Amino acid sequence: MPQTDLMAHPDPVTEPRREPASDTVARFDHARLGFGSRVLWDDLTLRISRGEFIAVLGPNGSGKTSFLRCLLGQYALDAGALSVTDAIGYIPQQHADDSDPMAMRGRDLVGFGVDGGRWGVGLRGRARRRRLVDAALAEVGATAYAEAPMGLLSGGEQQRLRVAQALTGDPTLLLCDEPLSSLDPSNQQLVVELIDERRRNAETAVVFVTHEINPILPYVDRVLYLVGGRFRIGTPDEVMTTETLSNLYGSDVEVLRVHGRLLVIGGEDAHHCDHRPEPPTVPGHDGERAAQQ
Ligand SMILES: Nc1ncnc2c1ncn2[C@@H]1O[C@H](COP(=O)(O)OP(=O)(O)OP(=O)(O)O)[C@@H](O)[C@H]1O
Repeated sequence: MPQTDLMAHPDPVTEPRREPASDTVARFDHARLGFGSRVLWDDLTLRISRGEFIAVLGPNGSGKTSFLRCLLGQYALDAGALSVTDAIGYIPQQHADDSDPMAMRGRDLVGFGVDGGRWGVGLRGRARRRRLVDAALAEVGATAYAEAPMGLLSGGEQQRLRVAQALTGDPTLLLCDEPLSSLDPSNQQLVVELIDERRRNAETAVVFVTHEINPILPYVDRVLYLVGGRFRIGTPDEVMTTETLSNLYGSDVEVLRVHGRLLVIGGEDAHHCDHRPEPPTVPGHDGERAAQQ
């Protein structure tokens, strides 16, 4: 869903407070979120600064997308506070939709980032839309295939356009929900470099949900690792260790570094580059945490 839509229909209950202009683009204070008796995280305190690259990791169902939804104002915290900039760009999880991929051109998709696909924006609105779309297309190097139907573009080209869509609002915070899934390694690399370029050029903070840390490892400042109601926050060197992950999962997890890549053996599912087939039991939540900031 385009970011403009999310902001245009705020739920008065769930809308987070807006962060005043500063180096901080989002701040969670002693935050808790859960559904029914299930706690996704509790007592989460985290400040996200401009230009920071934060990876959100964890097994299926641990709350990664819910974390983004809180930042988008779609989910209200159960306790604690959240303040966040209103200049948010959002690359949603890729899934099939009802639109005809041969009828929608690349520039149409990017344009949804500007106006959510509203009709009747008027001549001046159309000129502004075209300007913003052209700038976003140029920023991601997608101008050459902007007129082509989405259905004729490769996965990497389509993902480039989704990044462009998220950039049309000139965000200070870019939320990415598994933008590398279904891309081959070279296209993964291209998309990550694109996002990192935006971060360096505009100091846009990046919150990047992923099952696979290796493609983004060189860029990540901090990791938020969610497991079964517990979490760790810290640099990759602090969080991605045998000791920390074993502690977090409550079972044996081994982290190896092989040629600059992380190999995680154990853990609940394959959210890294490799794992052993038999998953250990994930304990219930107990609010344990460390290296909080
Ligand atoms: N609106 C909701 N109402 C009830 N339960 C919800 C809601 N949103 C999420 N959940 C539950 O919260 C848990 C976390 O979901 P979430 O989608 O955030 O996990 P995730 O880590 O992103 O998972 P995945 O890796 O599979 O995408 C899941 O068990 C999910 O069913």
